Amino acid sequence: MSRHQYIRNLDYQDVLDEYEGYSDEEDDELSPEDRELMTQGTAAVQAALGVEASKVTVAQIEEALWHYYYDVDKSVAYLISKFVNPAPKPAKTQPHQRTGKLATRAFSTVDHALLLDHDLPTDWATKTSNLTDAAPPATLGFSSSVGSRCQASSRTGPSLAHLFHDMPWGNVPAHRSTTFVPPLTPRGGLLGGSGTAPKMSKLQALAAARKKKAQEQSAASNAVAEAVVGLNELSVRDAAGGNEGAAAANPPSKRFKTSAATSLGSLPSLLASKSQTAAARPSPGEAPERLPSAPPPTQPAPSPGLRGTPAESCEATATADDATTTAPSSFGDVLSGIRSSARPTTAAAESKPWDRVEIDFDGPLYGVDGRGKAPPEDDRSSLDWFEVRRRKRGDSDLYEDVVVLFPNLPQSARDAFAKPSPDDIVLAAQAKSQTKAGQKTTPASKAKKTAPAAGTGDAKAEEPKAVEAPLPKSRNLDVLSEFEKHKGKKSASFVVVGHVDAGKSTMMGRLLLDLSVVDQRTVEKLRKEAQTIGKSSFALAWVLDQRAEERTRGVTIDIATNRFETDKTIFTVLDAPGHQDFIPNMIAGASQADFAILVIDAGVGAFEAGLKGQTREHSLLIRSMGVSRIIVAVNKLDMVSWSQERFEEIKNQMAGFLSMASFQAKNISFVPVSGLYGDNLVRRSANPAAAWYTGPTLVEELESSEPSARALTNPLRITASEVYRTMQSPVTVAGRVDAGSLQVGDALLVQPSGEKAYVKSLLADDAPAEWAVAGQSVVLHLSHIDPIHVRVGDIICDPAKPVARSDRFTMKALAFDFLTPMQVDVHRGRLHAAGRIDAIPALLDKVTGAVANKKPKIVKPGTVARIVVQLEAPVPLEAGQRVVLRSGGQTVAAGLLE
Ligand SMILES: Nc1nc2c(ncn2[C@@H]2O[C@H](COP(=O)(O)OP(=O)(O)OP(=O)(O)O)[C@@H](O)[C@H]2O)c(=O)[nH]1
Repeated sequence: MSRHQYIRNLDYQDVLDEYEGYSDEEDDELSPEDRELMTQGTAAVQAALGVEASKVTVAQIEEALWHYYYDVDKSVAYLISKFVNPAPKPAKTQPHQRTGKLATRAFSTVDHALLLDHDLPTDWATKTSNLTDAAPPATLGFSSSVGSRCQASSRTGPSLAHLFHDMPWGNVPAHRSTTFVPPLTPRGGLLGGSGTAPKMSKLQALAAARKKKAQEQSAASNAVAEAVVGLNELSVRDAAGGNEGAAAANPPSKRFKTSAATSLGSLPSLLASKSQTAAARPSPGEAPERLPSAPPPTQPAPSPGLRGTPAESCEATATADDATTTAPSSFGDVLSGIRSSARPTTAAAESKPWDRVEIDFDGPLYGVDGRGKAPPEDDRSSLDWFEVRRRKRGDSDLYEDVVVLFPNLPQSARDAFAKPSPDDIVLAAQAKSQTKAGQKTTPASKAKKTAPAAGTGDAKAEEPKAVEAPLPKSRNLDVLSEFEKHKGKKSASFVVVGHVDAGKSTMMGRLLLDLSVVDQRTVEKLRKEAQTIGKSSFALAWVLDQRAEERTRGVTIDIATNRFETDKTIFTVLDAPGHQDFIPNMIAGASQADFAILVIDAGVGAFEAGLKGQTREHSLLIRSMGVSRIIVAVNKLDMVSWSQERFEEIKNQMAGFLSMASFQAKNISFVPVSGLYGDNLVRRSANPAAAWYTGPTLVEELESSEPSARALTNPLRITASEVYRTMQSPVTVAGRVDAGSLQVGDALLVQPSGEKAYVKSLLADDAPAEWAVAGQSVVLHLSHIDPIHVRVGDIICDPAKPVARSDRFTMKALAFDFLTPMQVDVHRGRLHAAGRIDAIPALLDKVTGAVANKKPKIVKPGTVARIVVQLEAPVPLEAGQRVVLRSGGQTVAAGLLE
């Protein structure tokens, strides 16, 4: 048993009493619970394989079970396809279709086998095998592992399209678009672990590898300019078409590091710098005479160049006339703005003129004009039009930035964008008349005059500069009195927590079905889809688990938000992941919740395992984060024949544990349920075996729960939980109003960027509204701010009373583990920041808070201490906020900022 597991399994009282007897074994990577599941799973897989079991080793079985979270069916299917009856490999054909295995670092071994075990062209395989430091194939420009797989499959036999069935690609005709999408990565960073981590689970290792890759890409972003400079090298094929030697002579490694976007310069400026650099240093592939921003009149029109498929674009070859110099690819042309007039095109190219190219970046694009403004005048010659679009990735909650380039835009289109739009004209006229009348001063304009306010220090609160559109109009409402008058339903949000596979998502899916938030047809459709991958029992869970990764793996990875109404209340459901690797996402959900449903699997052994695992950790975490009301749903009672005895046993043990975790008895309720069948969720169970329970249903318990007191009169605070682009605004922010109120037209300050924005329109609890107050979930359509200044985890606040940024704070922390000066990750909602415990000024009395011991060297689990945390960068933090500290993928402390 590892040191951390040992600690987590102890009672705090015992820890205090028996600290001396602490042992430090580290030999077994698996917890006893995992070991038992592994042993049972291995036996089940061997039984299922029968005589074929001899073809696979125990290690291979365990690897598969680990990957599939002990799902025997999936493991068997994988082992059969991989080891028992492996699919034959297609024969090699043409030189450019030589085969090789795509071995992308970001995927686990099993992922490779499952997803990538197709023969791929060698140029792809070799060039993608080291994605972190390799460039894309010369003719394909940007890429990513998923994109690689997708594109590669189009050139070889096996189709991988099914892997992307839930991803809309923007309706770009296949022959016209080149879209490269990075692999799905869970939002918000999965792991803590800035310290010297103990052994990591394989899932943690996978996530860490992804994180590392992103960091490497980020570090490489400085190479963007260089990459752009080298764009001409993107196509180095000579007149013979596809000169592999030339490609090899120009290894693409330095040309491919543009996907990390943290310091990507503005595209126009990059292009400009590209032109300058190129002019100063012509390469064999870019003759200086091609550099002028517009082609000489004698030259023919620009080549249609890059066309639909990568294969086609690969064939944008130079003629013999051009053989002495290596022509840039069309892709290079687009980015560099070089009109390679000397380069003729193929017939196919002419028959398929392209009108746009999409480039996906692995993260937000900094410095690129997100509003799709035309580049400055001096750049227009090199690039007619580009636009950055943020779009939802498939059914997931992920968003991606796409740069869409529109070269050769017709003059009419250019003219259209050169003038103010009809909307702009109307809005400008309105603003003008308003100013002339001098009658109204919007709160926005008031705030403009007052910012920056006292205490901001670092808050810039500058005048909006990117767009000169008029400020949104405000009705100058007294929001609090509007709220008083408003006789609407109260809003409340609750988080659903519990050990992995306790049945949280299934229960919420069933609840939404029984409340008619989702219809039966949808569930039937999900059931059929789930059946196809042998997971029909997860159909209800799929109502909430919408990401492909969640569905194939059968685990929730990120918070799923949903909404339903009862007669009195509008509820926001936050379905949290149960697996320990995704605790940071669970923290993000819990930070938005008024109360919690703790789901417990009543199955034999399952409850006991959960009590040592996330039943325990989640309970402690939600309490430390300020949630005081908890409804314990004792689930899967159908599996124990609705045994009242089992229910009482669980109830007694949990009541004791929860009161030890500082939940008051009056705030704890227990409901026996079957999430799968809907017993006692919305309707009382009709099962005669369940007749012994006559108490409230789960929904009745929810309705009788009072949301936590709203800080209506406090300064405005909204934590951004999602940032994306919509028709209404390129900067749309979803989040919860933690404190205060706001209305349309208000000026807001975004921290830590310190940039100002205005509320163009808003949704409160999913309905269009003029105002919103603390406790409501909002979607804000912002204006006068660039998307680069708003990120998930940011705090949106009142410019007059802003939250300050700080890189150091003192907190009163309940230790979950031993604390010493050590590296920690700080989690507050969606905000994750790296830091270290810098000092431990005092141990505190748990009840009175008085100093019990000054400057302790170590803080034991279960004790309360005052600690000082130094962060690597300033983040918006203030007294009264609750934060969680994690280290090495484990929660080590949680508490309140002083
Ligand atoms: N028999 C029975 N099975 C259930 C019940 N609730 C859930 N299950 C099954 O338990 C398994 C796990 O359910 P999920 O809803 O995915 O569990 P979860 O807690 O959301 O899982 P994570 O979010 O990944 O931690 C699925 O196979 C469900 O069909 C129940 O009330 N009775």
